[in-house]
Amino acid sequence: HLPRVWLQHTDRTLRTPRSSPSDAHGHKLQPDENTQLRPAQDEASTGIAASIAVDEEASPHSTPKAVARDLISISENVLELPSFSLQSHNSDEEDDNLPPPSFPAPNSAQRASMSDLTTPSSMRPQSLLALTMGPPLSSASTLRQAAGMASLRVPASSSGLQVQASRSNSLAPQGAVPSQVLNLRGKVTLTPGHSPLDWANLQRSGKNMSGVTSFMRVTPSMLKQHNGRKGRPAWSSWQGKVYNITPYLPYHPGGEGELRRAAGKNGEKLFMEVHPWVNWENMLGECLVGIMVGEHENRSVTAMESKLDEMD
Ligand code: HEM
Repeated sequence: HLPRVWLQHTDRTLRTPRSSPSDAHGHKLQPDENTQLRPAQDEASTGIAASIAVDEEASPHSTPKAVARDLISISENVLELPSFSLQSHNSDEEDDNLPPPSFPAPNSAQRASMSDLTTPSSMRPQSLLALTMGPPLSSASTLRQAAGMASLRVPASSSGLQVQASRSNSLAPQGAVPSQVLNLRGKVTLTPGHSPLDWANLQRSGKNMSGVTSFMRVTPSMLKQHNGRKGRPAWSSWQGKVYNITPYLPYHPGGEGELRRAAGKNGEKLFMEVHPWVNWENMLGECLVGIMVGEHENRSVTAMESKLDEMD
C-alpha cells in the first residue's frame, strides 16, 4: 500500500512535466520543486488528475502513465477548437422554396432500373438487356439442386428398350427454340418455363420426347444426318445409345449453342469435359431414340423383334 499524497498546487503540477527532460516521451512525470506533500483530506480540492500524477511519483517502478499530460493536451485542444453556429443556415422561408429532395436518389439502383425500362432496347447496354429480358437469376446452387434432383431420380426404365416399345405416338416438340442470353455472370439465362425443374417435370410426365414412334437402330450416317440443322432433329449418342437432344435445347443450363455442338455425333467427350457429374441417361431418358449399330444394320428393333416373334 502506497501512502496517499496530494499536491498543493494542482495547476502547476499538471503543467510542469511538459518542460521536464522526460517530457519528450511523455512517460514519466517529474516532481515540481514547488510541490509539497499534503494530507488526504484535501482530495476534494485537488482532483483526480493531480492524484494520478503524484502516484506516479511515489512509485517510480510502476507502469508509466501519461494521463495528466493527456488531460492537459485535451483541455488545450478543446480551447483551440473553432466554434461554429447553426445560425448560418437558410431561414425557414428559404427552405420552403427549395425543391423537394429527389426520390429515388439520382444515383440510386432504383432509378437506374427505371430508366433501363424506359430506354429503348437498342440503346441499352448488353448486360442490362440481359437482366431485363431474362427471368429472375437462378443461383448456381439452385441449378445444381434441380439438376441433382433429376440425376438422382430412378430411371423410368432400367433397360430403356421396353419404354420405347410402349411409347405413345406423340412426337417431341421440334419447333423453333427461343434464343438465350447471358446474364451478368456470363451464365446462360434460361427462358421462363425452361428451368431444370421444368425439364425434370417434363421428364417425369412420361411424355415421349424421342421424336420417333419406335425404338431405332441408328447407323453412324443416320446419326450424322440428325445434326439439328435445316429443321432436322438433333441426335447425339452416349455410350452406344442415341438421344434426341432437340427438346432439351432450351432447357440446357449451358446454352443451346453448347449443346448443339454434340448434335449429329457422339457427345460423350464434350459432355465429360464440361460436367462429368451430370447424369445424361437420367436427364434424357424420355429422349432415347435407339441404339447405335453398324452402318448396314439399320433395321428397327421392333421390326426385328416381330420377325423373331414370327419365327417362334
Ligand atoms: C446432351 C446432354 C447434356 C446434358 C443432359 C447436359 C446437362 C447440363 C446440366 C444439368 C448443366 C448444369 C450443370 C451444373 O450446373 O452443375 C449443364 C451445364 C453446362 N453444359 Fe451441359 N449437358 C449436356 C451436354 C452438353 C454438351 C455436349 C456441352 C458442351 C459441348 C455442354 C456444356 C455445358 C456448359 C458449358 C454448361 C455450363 C456450366 C456452367 O455454367 O458452369 N453440355 N449441362
